[in-house]
Amino acid sequence: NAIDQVTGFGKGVLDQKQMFEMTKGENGNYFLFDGTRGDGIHTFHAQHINPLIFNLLSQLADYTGEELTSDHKYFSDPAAVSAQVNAADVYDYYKETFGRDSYDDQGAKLISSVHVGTNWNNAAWNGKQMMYGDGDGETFIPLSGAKDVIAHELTHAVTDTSSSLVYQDESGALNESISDIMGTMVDREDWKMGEDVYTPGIEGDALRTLKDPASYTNALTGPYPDHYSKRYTGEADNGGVHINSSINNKAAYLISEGGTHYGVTVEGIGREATEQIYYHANTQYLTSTSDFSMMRQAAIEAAAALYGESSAEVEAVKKGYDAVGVQ
Ligand SMILES: O=C(O)[C@H](CCc1ccccc1)CC1(C(=O)N[C@@H](Cc2c[nH]c3ccccc23)C(=O)O)CCCC1
Ligand SMILES: [Zn+2]
Repeated sequence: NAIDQVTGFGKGVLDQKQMFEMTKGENGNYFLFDGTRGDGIHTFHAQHINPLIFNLLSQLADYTGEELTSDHKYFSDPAAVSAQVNAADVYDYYKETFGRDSYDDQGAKLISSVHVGTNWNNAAWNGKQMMYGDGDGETFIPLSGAKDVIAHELTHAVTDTSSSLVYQDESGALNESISDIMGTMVDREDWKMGEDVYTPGIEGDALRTLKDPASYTNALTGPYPDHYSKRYTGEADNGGVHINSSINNKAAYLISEGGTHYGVTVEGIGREATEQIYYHANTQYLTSTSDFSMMRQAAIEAAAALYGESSAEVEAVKKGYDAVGVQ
């Protein structure tokens, strides 16, 4: 309850000083439980259990890893501190920007488990909780250190409780893209995904970029596609969900920031209008089997409902999708 809530301290993955809400237990120990947001934000230690096993345990037995406690107000586990702080920040973003109370709009508890696997270079929302790897120190450092990664994962939970876009082919690429878009909206200073935890030895790179997707390459297609005609049509990666997401990512970037792409000029409407359009599209217009063309229509309808049929926002959406070849 409220009286147990105290302020905790610690350093995050990027060695920054952090303060956060936590709980003081009866026995005088402190826990990484924030009872001030929805039904709470709780971070656990996965004890390096293999990701697939951990995933199964989460599904079958609601396993969450071991309680992280400290006998004083300082927590010395950076991955856990970052998971707790970034989850609270993403909770606040959804509440303040869209009035949404946690991912289900019912205040669902946000559970994170850190130290999943051994040097695991990935993270995931497994339908029940967020799982974060520590990375191998070359490709990644602990992934909970990146606010855009937490926002990406939590947006999968928002999508699962709204449009439920099927995680395969075009609907899966939209599911992925909406997570990347919200990730770069929460981590507002750039249009890159994962830059804070990706390749600590290389400056300026990222896992993906929404601004110019084709400037990065991947194993399946070489340059990421920035036009519907360049989409990946193979079987890998659930039909290229982390690849073709770049087509919709580019559209969202153009809608927000403007620009000329393949000869089509878009007048940008800014991040505030763009995040509202995609949130409303995802929660009110998209369905589980929506494809790219239906994404265009949903964004137009969301923009019209929010800003008017003949608004600059509607015009930007039409031009943004024209620019990436989606009608
Ligand atoms: O949420 C997601 O879409 C990704 C979930 C990946 C996953 C799925 C199922 C079981 C385990 C893991 C995780 C992230 C992701 O985009 N992963 C990509 C890219 C990637 C990360 N680490 C990798 C290592 C190897 C290859 C690709 C990757 C992927 O898994 O494809 C999102 C933000 C950062 C990590
Ligand atoms: Zn994802």
